[in-house]
Amino acid sequence: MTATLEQRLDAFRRLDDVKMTFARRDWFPGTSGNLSIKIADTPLQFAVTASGKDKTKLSPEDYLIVDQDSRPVDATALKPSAETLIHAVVYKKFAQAGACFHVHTVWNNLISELYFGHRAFSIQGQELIKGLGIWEENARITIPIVENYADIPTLAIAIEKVITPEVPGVLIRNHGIYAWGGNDFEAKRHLEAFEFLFEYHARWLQLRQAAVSTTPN
Ligand SMILES: CSC[C@@H](O)[C@@H](O)C(=O)COP(=O)(O)O
Ligand SMILES: [Zn+2]
Repeated sequence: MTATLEQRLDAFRRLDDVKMTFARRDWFPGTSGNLSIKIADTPLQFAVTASGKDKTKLSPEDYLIVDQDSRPVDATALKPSAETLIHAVVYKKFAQAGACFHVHTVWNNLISELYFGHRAFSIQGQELIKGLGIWEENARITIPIVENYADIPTLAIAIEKVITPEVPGVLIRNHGIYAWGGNDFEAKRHLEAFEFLFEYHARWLQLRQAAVSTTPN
């Protein structure tokens, strides 16, 4: 069933909220980032940010609705995010995903480059892992890292191959993160948890190095 006007407007309002929250954190440098919220399952439809916009601003032309082929559902001059295919891959692979957010931050870029050799970043024993919905004692999570292919269909296929239902995110090397959840609240919580873990780990490496180099023999 296709989405009603009310469902579309609700998705746009929710995207406004998330966008402005992330914008206040400087999570959209240089027009980077894109956001989506699913509004219908069969056939798939989701609201997604328009391409190339300044995501720190609000305007009446910020979002559009696309179908399962990432094409606009309505006649519009707006272009969907250049990375809409990645959102579509997430929704198609995980029926329970209801929102998907992408940001470029210094911390996620650093971690993606530092651990690209392993094609994954793992971390264990951090309280914020619970923010990913993983509650087991001393849990260890592993987030995959893919090459930053310029060709978006190639990038989307690479992502489709490595994402798992256990860990709701994927890093793209020297580019950014995609994180998703059952709805916008959950996707935001997951993204915040990932960003905390990346920053913690990168800072911990720095501090440990500083401590080692200042320890007298
Ligand atoms: C301007 S750098 C970022 C883009 O290349 C892209 O990675 C991005 O995140 C935003 O693209 P967009 O088409 O606006 O959704
Ligand atoms: Zn991007």
